[in-house]
Order: sequence, then structure tokens, then C-alpha cells
Amino acid sequence: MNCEYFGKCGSCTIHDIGYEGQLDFKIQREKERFSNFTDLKDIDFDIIKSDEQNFRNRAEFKIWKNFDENDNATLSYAMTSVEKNVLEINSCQIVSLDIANLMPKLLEEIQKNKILSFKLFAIEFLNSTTGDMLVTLIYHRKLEEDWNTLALELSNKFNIKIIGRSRKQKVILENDYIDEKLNINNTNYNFRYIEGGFTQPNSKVNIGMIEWVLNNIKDSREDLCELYCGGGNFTIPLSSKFRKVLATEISKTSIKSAKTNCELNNNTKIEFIRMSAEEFVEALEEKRVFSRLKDVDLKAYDFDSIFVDPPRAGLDDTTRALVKNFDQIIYVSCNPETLHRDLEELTKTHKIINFALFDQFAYTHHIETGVILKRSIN
Ligand SMILES: C[S@@+](CC[C@H](N)C(=O)[O-])C[C@H]1O[C@@H](n2cnc3c(N)ncnc32)[C@H](O)[C@@H]1O
Repeated sequence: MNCEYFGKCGSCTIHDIGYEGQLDFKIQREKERFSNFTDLKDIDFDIIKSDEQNFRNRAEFKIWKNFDENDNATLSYAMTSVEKNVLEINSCQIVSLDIANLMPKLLEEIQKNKILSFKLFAIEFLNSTTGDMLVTLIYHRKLEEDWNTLALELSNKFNIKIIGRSRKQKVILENDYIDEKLNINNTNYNFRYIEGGFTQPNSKVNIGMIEWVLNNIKDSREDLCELYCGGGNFTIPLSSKFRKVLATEISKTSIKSAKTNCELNNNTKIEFIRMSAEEFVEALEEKRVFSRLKDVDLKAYDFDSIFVDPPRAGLDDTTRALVKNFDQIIYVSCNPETLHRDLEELTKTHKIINFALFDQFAYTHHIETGVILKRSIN
């Protein structure tokens, strides 16, 4: 069991090891990895499972062309395997049913038309559980007016939104987002996911992650600070537990999405700031003045908790040091290696109270982890 996709290398076929087998492999691997933390001896890992099939709400495929003797191309979806081979995909069991149903029909229509298929090299799908679908067609050529007309016909035929992309070009036919509705602990939340912004790929596990955090923290009269907030996926539901929330994120697209999401949920408790975690540390420690913060009164916040969901690199040195100043640390991680490194430091002052594995990326080696820590030493 040494390949990225547990044997089938990205062909998306459910492998012999089965869903439970691959999950159990990852649980045992993570139990072993984190076994040096004595706090974990008394804690059961909470496990949030994925659906076994049709669980991914976003997917990216290369477009592969097979030429016949007359130089006519037949298109197929493809992925690059861990060994860097191209694997043609005839059907895909891990993507949502909406994406799986659309894939062959869409390719057949594109195949029929030289303008739509010419120099097309990738297709991205973004789908909501409510059926909204955004398809991005990515080309190695400039897109002209004739492409717009045909892409609009394609969009109407399948009732989908289409974006065309090529180098330095983005053609939006209708709009560049999908609308999602998530039911979290029996409350409905509205989210708008903008193309190019970060979104969690597995909706069911995403809901499970947010509920796990909500169900394991107490209501606070104080404030929450959040770093790496994306489009407010955790921020908006978690704000119900706090007086106010200050949330930061590096991506302009995600901050735009986060502010829209706040409005969609009539939430007035949260301030979103576009700022890297490293810059935010400098602002909080009054080492640098930022014009982006001119309307934000940092001193009006009384933080007792911090929530972090960093990219794979985990926390940098200064952010890790900042995080230790909070009584409660909620850490969601997509990389157990960097989480382990960060916990080595955080557990010098804080005790691990809860620990969870979220099978966000079923049938790959990746797993998402959640940890809640409380201050044990001042
Ligand atoms: C794993 S995503 C989490 C997003 C969000 N919590 C969610 O559930 O959708 C990590 C986010 O960190 C942002 N990011 C990456 N590097 C950053 C940095 N140095 N400072 C702040 N945000 C950063 C990315 O743009 C991305 O939105």
C-alpha cells in the first residue's frame, strides 16, 4: 500500500481495500504519528467519515486527445498519476452525482464543435449540494467572440454556468460563483463560492467538521480571532458561540466571498480583513501600521480563542508564537506532519482536549485533522 491512490493511481475506481480499509489505514497511521503526546492517551479520536462514493463537489481534469489516422481527435478526461503517467478517466465514482452525470454529456457536445474543443486542455467543475454548477473550460489559446456564442449555447443546454480561461483571460458568461446551502446543527447557512477561492471539496465532511468544532466548544462572552478564514466557511457558524469575531485571510477572492456570505446570513458579528497571518501578527503586536486596518479597532476585541485552518505548510514561527497567547486554540489541519510539528510547541503551554480525523479526501493518503487545546500554563 504505497501509492497515493491506494492502488488505482487516480483512475477513480473504488479500490479493493474498500472505504473502511483505507480509512482504518489512515486512522492507525495517525494514532502512531501522534502517540508521543501524553494528552492523547486519555482521548478517543473522533472520526468523521466521508460518503463512500460521489462525495467530491469540485474536481479538475485534464483533457486528453487521441488522434486517428485522419488527424481527428477524440477527447477524454484524464489525470496525472503519482508516477506522472496520464490516466484516461471514463467514469468517476468520487465526484458528486451532478458532476458524474454531466461529464460525458458535456464532453460529447464539446467534441462536436471545433471552436469549443480547439486547444482545450482542462475542465474544472464546482458544484453545490443544491445543484448549482459552474464549469471552467481552460484553453491554450485566446478566446474570441465566436467562443462566447457557442459557450453560451452550451451553458443554456445543460443549465450550467461557464467560465472560459486562457493566459491572462477570464470570460464570465453569467457569473463566476455558485450558491450553496448547508444545514449545520439544524440551522441553514447560505454560502456563495466564487471560482478561484478556496472551498472544501467534500460537503458532507465539511459539515461534519464545522459541527464537530461547534459541539466541542462552549459559548463564550469573549471574542474569536480567526486566521486563514477563506470564504467564512467556519467563521459564520462559529460566530454564534462568541460575542464578536475578527477573521483574516490572504486571498482577495476569498475575502470578497466571506463578506458576501456574511450578508447572505445577516451576520453582523464578524469583521473580515484581507491580510496574511504574518502581517496580522505584526499588526496585533503593533510592530507595523496598516492602512487596511484604519477602520478596525483592534483594541475593542477581547479575545479568548483563536481558530486556525492553515495551508499545508502549517503555522510559521511568528504565527505559532501568537497562537500560544490565546486560552483556547482550535486548529484544523490538512497536513498531519506540520500539525504534529506545531503541536510539539503548542502543547508546552496548552493541553489537548479533543482530537478528530475528518476523511475529507477519501481514497487518498490525505486526511484532515481537528484539535482543540486549552491553556494549561501561563
Ligand atoms: C485550508 S484553507 C481554509 C479556508 C477555510 N477555513 C475553509 O474552511 O474554507 C487555507 C486558507 O488560507 C489562506 N492562506 C494561505 N496562506 C495564507 C497566509 N500566509 N496568511 C493568511 N491566509 C493564508 C488560503 O487563501 C486559504 O483560503
